[in-house]
Amino acid sequence: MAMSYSPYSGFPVGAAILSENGKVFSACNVENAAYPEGICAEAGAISAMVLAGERRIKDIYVMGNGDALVSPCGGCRQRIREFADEHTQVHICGPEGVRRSLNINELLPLSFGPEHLTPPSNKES
Ligand SMILES: O=c1ccn([C@H]2C[C@H](O)[C@@H](CO)O2)c(=O)[nH]1
Ligand SMILES: [Zn+2]
Repeated sequence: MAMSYSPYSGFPVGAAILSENGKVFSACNVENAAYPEGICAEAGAISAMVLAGERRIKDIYVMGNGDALVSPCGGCRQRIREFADEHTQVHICGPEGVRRSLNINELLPLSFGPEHLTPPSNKES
């Protein structure tokens, strides 16, 4: 969160993933003068995880400032869903620590995921 580039919103966010293999991948939101091109902290952390060859999120921590819960946006809920399973926990944090923890069904009910696509699955590529 301290490294966030968020001059337009003034809303720094940090995300950290603990993968199934015990590695940590972190990222921050990176905004852009062309506003829609900004990327969320969660998206960056997922990209780093995939780049390292990991495919499963054990825990993801999302942190922002202020009193409101910094809950992942709709797009990031779907991105997290792709690499989540029934054990995945999504932790919504403030600077003081975890405020709320959710599983993927709470975060994104009735979701569409890789298993809905007909075989052969493309989830290995
Ligand atoms: O869970 C969230 C919510 C918001 N943002 C970013 C997007 C944008 O840069 C800023 C304000 O929406 O916060 C994230 O990175 N993750
Ligand atoms: Zn997002």
